[in-house]
Amino acid sequence: MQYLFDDFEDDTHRRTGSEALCADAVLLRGFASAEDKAVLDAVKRVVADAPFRRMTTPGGFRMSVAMTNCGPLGWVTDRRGYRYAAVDSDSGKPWPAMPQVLQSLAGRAAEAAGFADFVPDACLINRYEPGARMSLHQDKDEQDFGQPIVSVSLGLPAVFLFGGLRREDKALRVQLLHGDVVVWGGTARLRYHGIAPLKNGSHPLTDDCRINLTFRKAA
Ligand SMILES: O=C(O)CCC(=O)C(=O)O
Ligand SMILES: [Fe+2]
Repeated sequence: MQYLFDDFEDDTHRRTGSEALCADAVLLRGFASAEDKAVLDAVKRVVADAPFRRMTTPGGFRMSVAMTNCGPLGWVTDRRGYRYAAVDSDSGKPWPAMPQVLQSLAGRAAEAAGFADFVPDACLINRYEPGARMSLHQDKDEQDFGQPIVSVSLGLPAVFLFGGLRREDKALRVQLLHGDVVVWGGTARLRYHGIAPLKNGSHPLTDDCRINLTFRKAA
């Protein structure tokens, strides 16, 4: 894996370039910046058909992150467990199709990170308001761990926790900014990760929230 610190002189200049977080995990700084408005417009269209909702964990807790999905499969959680479903139980309809601009962004990011031919069938859209968080977890509801995860950050910054293969492994804390994309696969595919509680703020394109798109090949 290459280390390309193009504009990575200090914290205020890290707009582009890529950083290896560990073997098989790459942070692509600003990879989605040039298409941010098109991506957020696509998210708006999805949300018009499948509004954000706060789901319940199998243990009965309401998640602080509001979620929706697009693509053939959507990640869901309720008292019955975590799983992928083709139908949005709120509407009784299939999830909205994955907009081409999203599918294309995910494929190009995966390629840039060294994972060729990534064709996601699920895009989970997470909306974090200040205080919302996602505790350390593994993405393991997919059938083939040979396929990477592509995670796009838009709007307010967040601290990404990137741990090891065991929950107790120490986690890196990485600041994710608008336009950043993280890709992990291969030997990193089952690393624990999460998001620290979002800080207050305001962003010109997303107001007071952070939008994350997590692309996966689920089936
Ligand atoms: O919001 C993020 O950056 C991470 C989201 C995530 O890990 C997930 O949805 O499984
Ligand atoms: Fe995750």
